[in-house]
Amino acid sequence: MYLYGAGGHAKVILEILAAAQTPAQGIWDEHKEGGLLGCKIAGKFDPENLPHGHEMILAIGSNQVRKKLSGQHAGIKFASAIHPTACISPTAKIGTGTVVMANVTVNADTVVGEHCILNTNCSVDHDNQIGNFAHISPNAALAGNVVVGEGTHIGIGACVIQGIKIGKWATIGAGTVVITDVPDYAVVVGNPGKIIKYNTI
Ligand SMILES: CC(=O)SCCNC(=O)CCNC(=O)[C@H](O)C(C)(C)COP(=O)(O)OP(=O)(O)OC[C@H]1O[C@@H](n2cnc3c(N)ncnc32)[C@H](O)[C@@H]1OP(=O)(O)O
Repeated sequence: MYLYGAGGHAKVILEILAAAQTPAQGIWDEHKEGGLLGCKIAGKFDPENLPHGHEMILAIGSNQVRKKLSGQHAGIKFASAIHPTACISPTAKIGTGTVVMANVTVNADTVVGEHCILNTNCSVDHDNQIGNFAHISPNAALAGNVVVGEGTHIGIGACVIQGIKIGKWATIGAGTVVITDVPDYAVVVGNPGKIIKYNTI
């Protein structure tokens, strides 16, 4: 297993892989050198240099950058990383490239897309649909039947009541309480959550 990106997010993924007994063999990052938590940084990524049969995780916190890189490297075999303390329903589906951190809960019939981040201790309840490249931050809680669109960031400690639909590339601020649907690109903060602006991506 190899990682793309050697920042703080990569450190957490390295420790997930170690805890899951599948330690990473290397990290690609053209902006860094040396090592990260004892794992060698191998410079700029070149698909030719990824050893045959090995998988990679995009260890980058930006939802937009993960989307761009996954498109640029569509031929690469991507993998997921799931911390052994995560509690994932046997009827839930976790997409390729998604990382699930310590103490996350994912309940029945939830579908999580590709290259998502389910960050530490977040709770994603039953029948949720989480779009590709979304990030559910630490301690965020999604009730049942919530829909989160592609690339949307749910901020740390936010909560979303049941049945809410949040559009694509939206941002839900830290600690926000979402009680009404959120359109694409909206930035929502507060309790109750209100739109303060729209993302331009
Ligand atoms: C392991 C990890 O690190 S995972 C990463 C976890 N990180 C997060 O969850 C970060 C979430 N980000 C936020 O909450 C940010 O504050 C954002 C994205 C909502 C807004 O950031 P910015 O676009 O920079 O907006 P800015 O800071 O200028 O704030 C705009 C206004 O909204 C208010 N505001 C911003 N965030 C919040 C919030 N979470 N709750 C309530 N009000 C807020 C500000 O006070 C400001 O109000 P004012 O205009 O009356 O002064």
